[in-house]
Amino acid sequence: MSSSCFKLAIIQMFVERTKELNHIKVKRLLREATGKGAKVVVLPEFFTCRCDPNLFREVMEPVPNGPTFKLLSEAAKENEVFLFGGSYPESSGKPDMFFNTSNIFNPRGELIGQHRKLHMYDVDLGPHLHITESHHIIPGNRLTVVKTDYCKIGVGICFDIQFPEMARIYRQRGCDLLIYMGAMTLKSGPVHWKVLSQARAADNQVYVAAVGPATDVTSPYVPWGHSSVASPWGEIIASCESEEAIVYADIDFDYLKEVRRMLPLESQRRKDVYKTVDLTDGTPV
Ligand SMILES: O=C(O)CCC(=O)C(=O)O
Repeated sequence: MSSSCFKLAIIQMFVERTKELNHIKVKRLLREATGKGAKVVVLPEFFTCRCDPNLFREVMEPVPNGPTFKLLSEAAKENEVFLFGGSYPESSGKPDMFFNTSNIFNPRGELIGQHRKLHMYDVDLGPHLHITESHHIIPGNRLTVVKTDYCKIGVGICFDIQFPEMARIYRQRGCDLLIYMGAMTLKSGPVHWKVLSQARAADNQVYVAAVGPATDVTSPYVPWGHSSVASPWGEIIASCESEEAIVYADIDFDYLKEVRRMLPLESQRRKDVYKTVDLTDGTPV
């Protein structure tokens, strides 16, 4: 593999009943992925317990001192890999409220990024899908760009993928890959998950990885699974269905440059007519 390419692994993990079992599984799957040459590995949203607000309160833990943080840091170091540690409930100091947080580690096991889900899933999708995340989750308030040895990577969690401004700003900040960890519902997942990944990829001419937990029909909230990687041309280049799987994709910067050369969207933007601004630092990017 040339140096303008690296292997990405996304882990669509079936989430077990206890945090301990999930920790054991993460170690095993990470060893498998890095054994096959993955240099950047991504875990899914909510991998420490099944998607259930009652369980979230039980398993939430502090960052950086909690057991999951420690596990991820040690596993990144042991396997010498950039690890996008899915997400898990981070305690906020208030008994019933938490952040949905992704911690990101370099191959030395050091924290190099942290994304707290920005957009709350407060929706009414029908009788059994009335969800009000803002009752138990506190939103983050900033965008997250992580520098790795290979490229800059923009991070989002689940519903964040619905908001194209985030992806646009990530591209403007020089990201070549966007990673969304998300457990979509069985209603929106089949229609939105791949389409939005492909749209974010094609709009911004970046690779997009969309990484969910495997489908568990016994869970109170059934995640859609169907993790995938889209190319800067907007094609799905690797994917799985509902079961536990590790999906590999080559992130090829020569191809990315070629797409941007063929279709020079950046130079054709009407920056005199519109712009996207990150308000967290007020600087147009
Ligand atoms: O878009 C969906 O189907 C699910 C979104 C969600 O659960 C979330 O944002 O955490």
